Amino acid sequence: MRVTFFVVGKTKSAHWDALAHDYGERIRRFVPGSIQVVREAEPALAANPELARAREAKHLLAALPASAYVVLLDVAGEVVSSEALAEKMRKWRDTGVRDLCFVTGGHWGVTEAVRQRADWRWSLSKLTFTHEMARVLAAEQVYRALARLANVPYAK
Ligand SMILES: C[S@@+](CC[C@H](N)C(=O)[O-])C[C@H]1O[C@@H](n2cnc3c(N)ncnc32)[C@H](O)[C@@H]1O
Repeated sequence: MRVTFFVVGKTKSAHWDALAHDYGERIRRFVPGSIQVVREAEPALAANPELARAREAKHLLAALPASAYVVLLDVAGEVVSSEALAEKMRKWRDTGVRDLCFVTGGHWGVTEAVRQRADWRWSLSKLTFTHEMARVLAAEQVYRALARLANVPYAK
């Protein structure tokens, strides 16, 4: 099972970028994994978040492989424990999911069309994080789940 994180725009903070890459490396100890950056809306669209979201959604939807199982990071999604996430990943792996894609929205979030494309909507908490933080938190939890499934201790 390949794991890909789809994100909107490059991570601008060097700290969050370093963490995202660290967890990416750790994830690759267990499965092939990568980060796919899709184009973020031009700064000129900041005054029109709806249009900005729509632009970014177009890029996201075009980038997602047709056969991928899509997990959307969404505040309004389902909150689960780390153990329950690991069980979900076990089920996806054992039922033949080949392309597992985690999608984090951009600064303005995502459109309804992106929500519709998701097979599961995952909420990290009822709190809203920046997209740069949400990417890292999701990657850490995915790494934690993979370590659990491989029955190896969580490497600090
Ligand atoms: C700043 S948030 C977008 C906020 C936007 N106003 C909204 O309502 O979606 C950017 C992205 O980070 C992710 N995100 C932020 N907090 C999250 C949470 N608690 N659970 C899951 N994803 C979260 C989502 O993918 C979201 O699209």
